[in-house]
Amino acid sequence: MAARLLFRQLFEKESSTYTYLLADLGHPDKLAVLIDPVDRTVDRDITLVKELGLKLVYAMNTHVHADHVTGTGLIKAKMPGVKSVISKASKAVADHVVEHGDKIYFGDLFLEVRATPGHTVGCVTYVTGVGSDQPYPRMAFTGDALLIHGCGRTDFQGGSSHQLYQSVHSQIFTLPKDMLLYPGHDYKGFTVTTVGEEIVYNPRLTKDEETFKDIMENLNLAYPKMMDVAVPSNMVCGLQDIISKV
Ligand SMILES: N[C@@H](CCC(=O)N[C@@H](CSS)C(=O)NCC(=O)O)C(=O)O
Ligand SMILES: [Fe+2]
Repeated sequence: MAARLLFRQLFEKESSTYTYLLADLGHPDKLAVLIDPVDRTVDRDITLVKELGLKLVYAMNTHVHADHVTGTGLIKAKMPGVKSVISKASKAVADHVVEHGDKIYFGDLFLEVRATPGHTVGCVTYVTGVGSDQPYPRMAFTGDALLIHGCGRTDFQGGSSHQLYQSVHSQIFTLPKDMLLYPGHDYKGFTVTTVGEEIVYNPRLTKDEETFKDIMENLNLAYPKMMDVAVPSNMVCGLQDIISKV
């Protein structure tokens, strides 16, 4: 049967995090992946997966999050057989570590990994359908590398404004202009953007690199409240929380 994409955008309001569910409805087992699940909303996500009759194969992270604990460890505990995913460059522990150019298959569909470091050293963007004729909307899941009319901060976890600028310009702004971009967070009420929209309207990344660096050095953001708990937990994909929460 031909691949048919199911797509859901889910929101966790305390950390303003987006989680994405994708599945191949054309596959007999309706194989599915979750991108960036949050520990607090794992039960909601699992219920949805079951209600839709999907078989979750991968629980994926775009990076080691600093503001919330990933749901990937809890999902593994509650749904045996699901594999956690994170980038090799993050140096975090997962069942499956990915590098630039890798493809994560679920049924006949796949997500291609693009290394987009700069917010953190191990950030990746997951891109659907590049280089294929798969008849579904072209989408990229940028994590915190690119936010809608914004971008991730670069002041911790190996962050680098130079690297982020290069990543966005070489790996995201080179994607087709009509490709839909789905970020890891939104703090302003946006849900989706496009490559073409960000190339024209992103208030940080449309500037030259020196101006961008200056903007990033003067964001004056407080450190995320959960950072000291979240980062060590997310280095093992949330697994250390399992015993207390299941
Ligand atoms: N206030 C929040 C943290 C907000 C924050 O720092 N967000 C990050 C993404 S989560 S690592 C970010 O990069 N923001 C960029 C921006 O321009 O807002 C908390 O305490 O958790
Ligand atoms: Fe982040």
